[in-house]
Amino acid sequence: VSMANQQVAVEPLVGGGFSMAGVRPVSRMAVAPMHSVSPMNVGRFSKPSVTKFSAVSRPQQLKVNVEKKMSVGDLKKEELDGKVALVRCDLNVPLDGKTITDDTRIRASIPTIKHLVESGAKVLLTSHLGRPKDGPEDKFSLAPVAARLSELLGQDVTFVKDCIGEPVKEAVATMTPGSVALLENVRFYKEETKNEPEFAKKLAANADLFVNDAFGTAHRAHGSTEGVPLTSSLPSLDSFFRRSSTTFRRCAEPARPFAAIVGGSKVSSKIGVIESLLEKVDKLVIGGGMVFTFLKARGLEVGSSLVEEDKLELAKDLERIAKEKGVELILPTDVVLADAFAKDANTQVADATAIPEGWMGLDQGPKATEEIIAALKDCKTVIWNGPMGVFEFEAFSKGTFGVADALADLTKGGATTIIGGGDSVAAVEQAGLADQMSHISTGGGASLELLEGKVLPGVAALNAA
Ligand SMILES: Nc1ncnc2c1ncn2[C@@H]1O[C@H](COP(=O)(O)OP(=O)(O)O)[C@@H](O)[C@H]1O
Ligand SMILES: O=C(OP(=O)(O)O)[C@H](O)COP(=O)(O)O
Repeated sequence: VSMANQQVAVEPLVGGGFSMAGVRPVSRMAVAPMHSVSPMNVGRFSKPSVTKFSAVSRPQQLKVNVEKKMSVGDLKKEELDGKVALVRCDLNVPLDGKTITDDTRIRASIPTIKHLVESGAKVLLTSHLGRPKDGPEDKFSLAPVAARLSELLGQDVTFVKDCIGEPVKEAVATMTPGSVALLENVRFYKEETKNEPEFAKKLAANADLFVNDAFGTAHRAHGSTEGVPLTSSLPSLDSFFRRSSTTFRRCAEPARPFAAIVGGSKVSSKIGVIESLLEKVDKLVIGGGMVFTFLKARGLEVGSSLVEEDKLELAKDLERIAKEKGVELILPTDVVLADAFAKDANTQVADATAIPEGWMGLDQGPKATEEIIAALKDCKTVIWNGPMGVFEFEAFSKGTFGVADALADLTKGGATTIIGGGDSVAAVEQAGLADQMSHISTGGGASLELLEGKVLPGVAALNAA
């Protein structure tokens, strides 16, 4: 497999990272309360005296009556009854073909949707799934999510085959109070990621209010996260950002030693966060696809492993900065190699300094897992984003599940453990350990950026609205 092929295989992510046959069975599918998901923070803000979202007087009412960054949970039935609520969810779940392999993000969206349903709103859900490159692609369709939503809500969920235009208008015309419709993948339009104002207006066209429930996508300045609240005149509310922000603010003064584990495959979007993590942490563990950019930056051969060539200099700098700051930067000393990106690939364990040509690293080796567990042992706070390997294939899952076990033990011992990210959460769910972590967040990149101290565009836009 050439490097180019490898990048194609990994980077066009489905559900934040994966789409293939043969994933482990989903261990839990029941609706469980999410630690990180607090759909409403009723009571913190005073109630608006008037909140009628009539088309005519919307902008004035927004300015006068809706407090900045108000939560949808602050709104009462009489304020929502019959209103069309456009809700940006993060329903970017991992799929195996059309089968959802982890429904955490869907479950996380249920409280907000239920609140709206019970308040008599007409609920229009919008989300992305994966990273479609060029228009609609069946493998990125949100249709399977509509079916799962329907099961979890115990009511029909209409699936609308577009996210803007006539199909949405027609669907809204037939909706009754308390009904729910899911719009097709918003990233089927490139205008979404380009954040084109005209597109955001089209998204907002049929709604009376906008709710951002998509914490996992709050770090993206896209049409459905930033564009709608900034460019449409819809009242724009959050659902649980304040609660999530509080959790990550706790990391501003963490109990020490404080460790961060950064792995996964979104190397280019996450490696940048490491510099500011080095300001905060005592130990930094590099895992997953992130490893090989660092190894290559050290001048080592990495075969056909995932590498971001244009981040090699950055990786070198990060190693230097870690040294200067006295941060222990931990890279795996051995790796599990495969001769193809496949669950039945031939495998071998090799020293990280001796990766042969034509082989790719898809997991850390057993020695590395032991060393990482030993390094984490005395930590009082650990934040983890990004699996340590391609855990969806059993042959490359041991590093991820080994670290998950270690974090569960640390939690038992009184440490604070925070897991963020669609696939990282899927991994601890599959390990059956999600309820043994202190905090589970649906956002990976978003939580890292929060930790960095950044204001997320999806949150800032609500503040500005
Ligand atoms: N060495 C590796 N090479 C390629 N992909 C990897 C490697 N290690 C982990 N991955 C993949 O990374 C994906 C998750 O990455 P990412 O989206 O960054 O995490 P999260 O969704 O938790 O934020 C998983 O689907 C996993 O298969
Ligand atoms: O899966 C997501 O982020 P995560 O992998 O950082 O948790 C979000 O749905 C955002 O997706 P994106 O990174 O394709 O913008």
